[in-house]
Amino acid sequence: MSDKKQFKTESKRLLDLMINSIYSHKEIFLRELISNASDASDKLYYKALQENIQGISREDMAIYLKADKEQRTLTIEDYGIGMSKDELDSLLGTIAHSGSDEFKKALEKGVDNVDIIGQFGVGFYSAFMVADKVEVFSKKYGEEKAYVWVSDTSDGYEINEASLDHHGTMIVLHMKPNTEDEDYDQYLEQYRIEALVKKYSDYIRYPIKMDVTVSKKKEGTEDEYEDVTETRVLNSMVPLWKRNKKDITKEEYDNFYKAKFNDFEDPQRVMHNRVEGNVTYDSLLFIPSHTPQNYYSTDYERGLQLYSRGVFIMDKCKDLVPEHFRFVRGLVDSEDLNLNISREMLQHDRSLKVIADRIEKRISSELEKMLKNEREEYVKFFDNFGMQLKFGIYNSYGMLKDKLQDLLMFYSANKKELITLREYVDNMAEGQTEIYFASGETTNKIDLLPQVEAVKDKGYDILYLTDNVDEFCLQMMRDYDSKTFKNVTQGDLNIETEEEKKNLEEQTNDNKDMIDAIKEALGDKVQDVKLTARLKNHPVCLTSGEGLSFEMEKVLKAMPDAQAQELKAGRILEINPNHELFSSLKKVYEKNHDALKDYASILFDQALLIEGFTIEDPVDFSNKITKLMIEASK
Ligand SMILES: Nc1ncnc2c1ncn2[C@@H]1O[C@H](COP(=O)(O)OP(=O)(O)OP(=O)(O)O)[C@@H](O)[C@H]1O
Repeated sequence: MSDKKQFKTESKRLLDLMINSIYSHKEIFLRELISNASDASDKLYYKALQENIQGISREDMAIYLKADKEQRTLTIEDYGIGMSKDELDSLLGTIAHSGSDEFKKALEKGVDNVDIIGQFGVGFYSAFMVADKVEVFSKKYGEEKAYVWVSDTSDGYEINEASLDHHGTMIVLHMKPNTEDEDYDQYLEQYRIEALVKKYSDYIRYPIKMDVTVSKKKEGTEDEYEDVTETRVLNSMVPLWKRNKKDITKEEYDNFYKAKFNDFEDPQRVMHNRVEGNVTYDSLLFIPSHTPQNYYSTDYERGLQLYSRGVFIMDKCKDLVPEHFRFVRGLVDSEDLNLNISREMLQHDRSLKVIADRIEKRISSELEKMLKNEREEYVKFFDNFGMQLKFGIYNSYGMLKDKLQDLLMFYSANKKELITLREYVDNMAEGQTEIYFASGETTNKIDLLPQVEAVKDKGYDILYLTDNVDEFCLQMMRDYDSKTFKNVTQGDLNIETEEEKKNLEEQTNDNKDMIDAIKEALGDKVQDVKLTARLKNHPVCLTSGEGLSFEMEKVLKAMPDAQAQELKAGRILEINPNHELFSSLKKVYEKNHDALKDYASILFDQALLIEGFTIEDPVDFSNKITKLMIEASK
């Protein structure tokens, strides 16, 4: 009974890439297939434990490798859970590996093939980098019949009934012929296979066995040798996390991380700990050195792998790592957890809570240490994941403030680099009582804001906020070290000297009629019009009253929530009485009250543009400017 099928479109594209691959690390195919065999064995072992099935032991579940130079085949055989006919079809006919969503996006974008293989690890399909025909014999545990899935082209595959004398899977790779550039024979060499297993799969917890031929002294002879075949276990089987830290090289950690978590870059940080006490566990945690493509989307799932006494229990166990550290990848292996535990029960497990608590502390202290001793590294980390920490404070309505506030960094106008809030406060000028900040799209744009100038001039540093979440995060924090946060484009700054204040008051009184006229001309576009000491070289600016700021208004406008879009910050037009333009305004007002209306409208629109808002009627704005230009030349 034969069944011919076509690959799904994406799988076909991926296979085409594999078949024509020029990727230089083709050797990873073996790691991928062994890892699948180990996963399948885990699944059966776990099932046996849960369902109390007798007669299944780890030793019986070895993974066998066999190279046949004559046939040019390499076989990988496991005694795992196996696949039914339907599973062979659905699992091997489509891209199924863990990074699949990101991966499909990359395929759509047409990223070149080397990138794809390197970035995502391609699971089962990597076999097609070295083989031109792949046969997968499989018998599902508990079923009678075995089937073989076979494909030698990206066009399609067949599934036929077959015979296999045990449950599990046997993959037969028919190696490609050698080419000028590629030597595929190497993967049939015993020493090469041994080396690859050592390099990539040493920690696999099932014995990886291979018959090897060794030359041995003939018994009873002095110098006669004969070739003897013996079965050798190629891997040490000790999981990396169970080994002594000081015996593990950076390369081993890096390789383990990349293979296990499908990353193409080494991790930025490795945290490996054995904890003994009330609860005993080993944890191996990694901070990635880049933000995963889907990190800030809903597809990204947080969580650590959970093992109990070396037996895999579950992937992405959410309860082990808090949301604000969701970037951490890794695993926990504890003797104190029940193997039969379900996801639901885990949430209430006391040991798990203790472990989760310790893990959170471990990550915090690693970050604190990095910030203190390796500033550059920390800045790199913060660029990747700092936003997560800010979200942590915001999403918890400030409850995580104490835990996270000293890990935050913001751009300092004075230092022109990221600084912590502690550093800001420690360097506050004499008499300064608040922490100043300004928000905008980029630090360069913020630096050009008219409101920033006078604050800097007083010798006060300003934090420039460029992430959408920033202001919301500060709002939740309210203060740092009892110093409140103050937006320099909002409300009264109270940074004027007594003399400046007096001057301003006098000027306001002297020009009250004109200011009222401007206010009247602008109508309900503004909440208020006033003279200001906030500006130095700029004629006007816009500030908002207390409450919602301009940046918050922009963030809310971009949200899907219709109610949020309605929210608007109050607009206050502030005019610099010491600017030459102010004298011009006065002259215009004296000559012709009506002409002032156009000036008011232009000034308001200018102030809007400076704040990064769009203006209501750009044509009217342009007409008014044109009119002014023509008049100026008369
Ligand atoms: N030896 C095997 N025994 C049983 N099932 C297998 C075996 N090899 C592959 N499979 C099944 O085929 C699916 C697809 O394998 P593939 O290697 O493409 O991706 P994956 O293993 O799910 O992902 P990743 O390797 O990225 O974690 C697996 O999820 C598994 O269900």
